[in-house]
Amino acid sequence: MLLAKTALSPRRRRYFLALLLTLVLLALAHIWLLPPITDGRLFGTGGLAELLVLFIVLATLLFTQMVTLPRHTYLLLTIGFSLWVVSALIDVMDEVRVQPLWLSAYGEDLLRVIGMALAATGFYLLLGHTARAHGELDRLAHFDPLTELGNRRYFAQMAASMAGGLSLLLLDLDHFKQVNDSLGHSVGDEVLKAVGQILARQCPDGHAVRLGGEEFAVLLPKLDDLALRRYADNVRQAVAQGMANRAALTVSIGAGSQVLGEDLDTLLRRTDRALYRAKAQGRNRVELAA
Ligand SMILES: Nc1nc2c(ncn2[C@@H]2O[C@H](COP(=O)(O)OP(=O)(O)OP(=O)(O)O)[C@@H](O)[C@H]2O)c(=O)[nH]1
Repeated sequence: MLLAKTALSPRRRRYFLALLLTLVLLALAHIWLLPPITDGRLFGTGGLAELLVLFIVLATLLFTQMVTLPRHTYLLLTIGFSLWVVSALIDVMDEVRVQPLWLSAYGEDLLRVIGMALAATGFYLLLGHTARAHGELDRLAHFDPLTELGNRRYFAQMAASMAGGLSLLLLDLDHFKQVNDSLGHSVGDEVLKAVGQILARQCPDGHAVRLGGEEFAVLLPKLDDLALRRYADNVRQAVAQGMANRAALTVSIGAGSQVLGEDLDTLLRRTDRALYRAKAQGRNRVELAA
């Protein structure tokens, strides 16, 4: 996971300052040890472009120090940009001092090529981490971690994407509080997971989601009342049979189909009233939305 940090850690600050000191010493060594170029070109177009490259690479290195990255990515980027920044400084000094050929022609190029290759590899790894972090955030935003079914947001997205009308089952486990109270919360969690698996298995043609707590829903392509009642009753029986040996749990279901021009909220309200009737009339039953 990538995390933005607000400040440099002391260790990274020390590293960055040490690098700056190295750059200053390198520049001073040029000034002390090497003869000047009589027609210095530092402030020509080429020299200014090289100065700009130096500052851009230095700034990129600084930004790299300000975020939390996986260790290998951090090391590749830091070493890569550090070599690159040293080569950029040598390139700048080349405009004002006569450098030996091994430095101006070979040393500088070698440092830059190795630095760029390491930084590019680090950047490639960074793209992979970012894509994975994005996928993980997307999963957390749309799926319930306990049952691994979709959540409310996923439910709304799926409903919006289903053209041609839809049918809806709203399911609420019966007396689930007693499961928690008598067998414990962790058994309650296992029961919710098991119900999630039954729904996913039982409704391959629909989208089963956990709306929250012990409430589930299934979105289906639109069915007529007879088919919808049969479908919902099969789901109810599958839960009752699947849970017969575990907490003897049953489920009450409200089922409804969109009428022409009806929005999702209205269908939800109608179906929720049907679920309420199923509860009021004794639970472990299906009621169709009026
Ligand atoms: N184990 C577990 N329990 C949960 C979770 N979310 C909600 N609950 C429990 O679900 C129970 C819901 O209880 P109620 O709303 O009274 O419903 P009920 O006991 O199923 O009764 P009826 O719906 O009237 O049949 C509460 O005890 C909540 O603590 C969860 O993620 N895990």
